[in-house]
Amino acid sequence: MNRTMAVHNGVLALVRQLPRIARGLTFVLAALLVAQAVGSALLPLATGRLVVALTDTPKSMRGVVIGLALLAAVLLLDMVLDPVRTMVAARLGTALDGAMAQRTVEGALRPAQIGHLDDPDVADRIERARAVGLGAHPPGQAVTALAGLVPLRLTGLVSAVLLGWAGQWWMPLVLGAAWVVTGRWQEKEIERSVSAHAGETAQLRRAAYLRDTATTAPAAKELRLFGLRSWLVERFAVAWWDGMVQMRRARVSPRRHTVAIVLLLLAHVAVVLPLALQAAHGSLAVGQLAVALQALLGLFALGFTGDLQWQLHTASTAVPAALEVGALDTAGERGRLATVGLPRREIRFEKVRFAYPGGRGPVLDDLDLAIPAGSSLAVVGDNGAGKSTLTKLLSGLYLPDGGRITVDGQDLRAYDPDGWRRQLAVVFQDFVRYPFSVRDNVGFGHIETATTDADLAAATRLGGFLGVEEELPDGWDTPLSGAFTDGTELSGGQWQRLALSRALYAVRHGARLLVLDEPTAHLDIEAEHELYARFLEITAGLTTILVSHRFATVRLADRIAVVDGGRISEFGTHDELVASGGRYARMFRVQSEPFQLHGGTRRA
Ligand SMILES: Nc1ncnc2c1ncn2[C@@H]1O[C@H](COP(=O)(O)OP(=O)(O)OP(=O)(O)O)[C@@H](O)[C@H]1O
Repeated sequence: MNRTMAVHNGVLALVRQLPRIARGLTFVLAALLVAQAVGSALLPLATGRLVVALTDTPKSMRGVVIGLALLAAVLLLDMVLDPVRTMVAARLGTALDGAMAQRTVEGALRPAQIGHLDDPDVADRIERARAVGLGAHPPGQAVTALAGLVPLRLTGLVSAVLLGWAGQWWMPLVLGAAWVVTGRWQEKEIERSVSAHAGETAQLRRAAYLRDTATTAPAAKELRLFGLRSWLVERFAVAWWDGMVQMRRARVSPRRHTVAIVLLLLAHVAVVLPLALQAAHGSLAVGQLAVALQALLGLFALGFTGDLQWQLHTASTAVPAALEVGALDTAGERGRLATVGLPRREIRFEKVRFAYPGGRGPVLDDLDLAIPAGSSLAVVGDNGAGKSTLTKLLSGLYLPDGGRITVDGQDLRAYDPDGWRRQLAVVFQDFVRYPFSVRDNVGFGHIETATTDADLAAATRLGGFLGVEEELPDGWDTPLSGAFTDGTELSGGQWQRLALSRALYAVRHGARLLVLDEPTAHLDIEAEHELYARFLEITAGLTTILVSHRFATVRLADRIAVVDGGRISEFGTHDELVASGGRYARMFRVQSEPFQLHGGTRRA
């Protein structure tokens, strides 16, 4: 799609969306715009009428009064309509902002998988649709600009007609053409600039990321401790200016500006001179001259209308982007089979192959693995071996590129993904710390059920969080973020217990497959020990997959799988794997060795 089309698509998409989003308001706005155009048509006529009345001999008082009354009425109409139009446009703009934001959120969340979020094209579109970052032009601004532009353009058209009527028929053609041509040149500049802006989203995204890193809490500690402040400010400035330079390059050359001014000047001379001559010779009445001169001023509105045009084109680019994001994956991979009670027999990975979109080759390659329902499996392996990837595939967040995952003999793709996720209770390695209440943080495990304190207590007891809420200012309802009044921050270990409680809350409400990715990474020795003690209680009746580097945790599982080279290289119980003397046995030995003191010194 070429640049002009892309920019105009934004405006067209905007105009099409408005009646769909708020039919009544759009109608009111359109009516106001027409009323203002009528007002602008009447203004030169009223002026002409007044001038005629004033210059008539003998002077007609009645004519003067009518002319003045007409003029006052037109000006009053404009004074009343203008703020109303601004208010209606702002309301409509807010409605559009809300609708586009909702489309974006729905679209980004709709795909059953998450691979689209790794796609730079989609990321760019989402960024444009969000209309945040450093450009900050929400689509609502385009409505305000449109509401300012339409009356101007209509005024220009009406003025052209009036000039033809009061002066000569060819006059509006000459002046109109000059304004339209020079306005078009300016518009092209805007289009180039807007498209440079859109093309720069990667650069601006980087600048926005750097700004957010500097101004939000998560990185605040490291930025100071590592002395990264100047580095960050410098990087931000570079990214920001790189983006801006691209946009400035899009500006039209000064030569073209000069040509435009000369062209306009010539056109005005070509029109004003004959008007002046006609008036001097008496072939143009003074009233007509007044109308013609005012119409001449009104014709300016056909040309470049500055900020309004810029704002319209810039802000409207978010609309098609939001619609595209909103339409993501409507026909995506969604099975229909029911999932209640799964897995009953077995989960199986059959020759599963998977590479991340844009990643460097396969992470899993012909991986085979069988997990009997009701058993626990620990997955171990080096950093980056693919353990978390395995859990993401099992959760259906990515689909295998080759092979398949089956649940009770059926391909996972055949099951309803939302239903399958209700069977899952997962604690990811990078679990989310929701800045909401404790109640919400646990209740998100099964959002469909209203939380009761007893239910929360049962899940948090198993998760090791129960008791922490008693110390919080508002108990279960305390917001977990220092950024809120009466909010508080938890420690890393407390957050991990809360994440585990969330998963166990899901289990209380029917989840049958528990996936724990490094569930003890943040826990103190005692908390970890308590978790081991509860492991059987926690996993009773469930199929459990446990990813961990901690062998004290790993050995609690019924079976252990070692991931290496994209496959399962060893499989068995802890005792079997230690006895086989393979990779697992070596890893286990390395982890236990530092603690085996010999003669008061550690073994090398
Ligand atoms: N979203 C992603 N896009 C591209 N590559 C990814 C993505 N997530 C992970 N990877 C890559 O996939 C490989 C496996 O990652 P994975 O997180 O599954 O490893 P892991 O075994 O869980 O590691 P660790 O023990 O460090 O947690 C790594 O090389 C990683 O760089």
